[in-house]
Amino acid sequence: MSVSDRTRIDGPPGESKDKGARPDEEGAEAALHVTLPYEQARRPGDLPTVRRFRLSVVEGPGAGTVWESTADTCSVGSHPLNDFAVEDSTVSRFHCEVRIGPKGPQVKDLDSLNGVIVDGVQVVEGILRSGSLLRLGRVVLRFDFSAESNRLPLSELTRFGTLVGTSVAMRGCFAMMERASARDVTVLLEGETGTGKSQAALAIHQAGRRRDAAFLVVDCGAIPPHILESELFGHEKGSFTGAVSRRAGVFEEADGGTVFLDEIGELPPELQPKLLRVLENREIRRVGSNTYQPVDVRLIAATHRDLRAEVNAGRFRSDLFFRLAVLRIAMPSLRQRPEDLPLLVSGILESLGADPERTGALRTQEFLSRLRHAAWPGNVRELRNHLERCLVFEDALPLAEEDSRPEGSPLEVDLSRPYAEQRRRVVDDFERRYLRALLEKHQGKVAQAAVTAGMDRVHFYRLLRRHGIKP
Ligand SMILES: Nc1ncnc2c1ncn2[C@@H]1O[C@H](COP(=O)(O)OP(=O)(O)OP(=O)(O)O)[C@@H](O)[C@H]1O
Repeated sequence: MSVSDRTRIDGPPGESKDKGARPDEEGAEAALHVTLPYEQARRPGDLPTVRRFRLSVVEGPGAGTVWESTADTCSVGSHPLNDFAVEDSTVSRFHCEVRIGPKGPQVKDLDSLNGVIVDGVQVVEGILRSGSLLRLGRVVLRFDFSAESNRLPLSELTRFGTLVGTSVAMRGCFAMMERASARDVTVLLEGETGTGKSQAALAIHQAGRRRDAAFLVVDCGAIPPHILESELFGHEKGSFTGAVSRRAGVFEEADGGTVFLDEIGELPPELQPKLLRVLENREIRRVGSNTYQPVDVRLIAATHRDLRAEVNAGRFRSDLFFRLAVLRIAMPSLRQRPEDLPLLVSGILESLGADPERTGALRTQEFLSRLRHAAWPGNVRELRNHLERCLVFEDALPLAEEDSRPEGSPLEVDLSRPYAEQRRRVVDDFERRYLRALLEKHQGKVAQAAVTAGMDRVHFYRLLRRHGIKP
């Protein structure tokens, strides 16, 4: 186990330290009218509101029940943890989510068994209008806007730990992170790769009462299952081949502090009840021991998956999800907050020690505008990697530069550039192409791809992250 998979960070905090159904323009416009576009809600003093909406059961069990929104989203399903719990066996535990976004009201199927049918059309993601009918199994819901609006809870902050952002999406997260820091609750951070989940976890720890104790990280996706149990809970001497001495797990080691479980969606089924026990009883049992011992830790978990869909598919225990999701924070993708780009770019350039005099090309409106229109599947990490490459060449490199060279074409040798720079560029280019092709071959299955590459999974994951590639 290498140090970076189990990172100890002690001490006080540093300061800076859609496949759509029928789109309905009237409905979308009406929602947007009161949902301040992100651009206009930049200033910390702004209080954006979002149009309130109602979901009424018009057919099936519970007909006549009406639910009214208090925020901009509503999850619907048969599990009590949903905003709107609809008890029926044909409704999945977490069936769908209705959200008022910048494009108006939308519904997203959470990989439910019976799907979501909007006005007669099955959708994965679909736009709604006032009066839309949503069929979830036997139950039919009607979506309607109310006359009133809900105020979105936004933080006054535009920075939390190392994370920055002035967008509504990011300040909404900061508001949740402030709440998470003020109390000792378990937090579930959700979001695509590179959206700042790890940094958010650290910032929550550093802003809370446990800040002077340890912050330990375990990446559940990068550690083989048989080692993971001992990593989390420790083991007794002789409990398995190779257990030459007694060892404490992270829950013991982080006593008084925080354990951050990254990629919790990869936690093997056999370990899920053991983690549940930690959350319910605050006690652990070392591998090979017969006795439980109490632990005093705060748990923060993160995942790039939608755990609700994992629960629906039976891969993740619903009771564990219930315990983990006491406070859920959805970290927005870069695509959802392009207005944060200038701030992110200047912050990243500064953190990389860029000399403003030699990096004028990376601060022009034209360059920023190109970045705003890029897809950024690897989010801020990918942005950072790109800026790092631009810094090496002191130039605003084209975005898909690494993909523009046709496969098999001869490598360009530029004798005006230093050897180390060019070598790195070629190696980076090779690594990205190799990883993408290998993942495609294995349909995104990291474990299989790592075997083919002859690499251990931890190293493979690290490479993927370095290049901002999502499995
Ligand atoms: N809002 C933000 N402001 C500044 N930097 C950010 C922000 N979001 C992410 N970053 C930077 O992007 C990089 C990736 O962040 P982080 O590792 O926290 O992402 P992640 O969501 O945990 O990714 P993964 O799921 O792949 O582990 C880090 O360098 C981090 O500092």
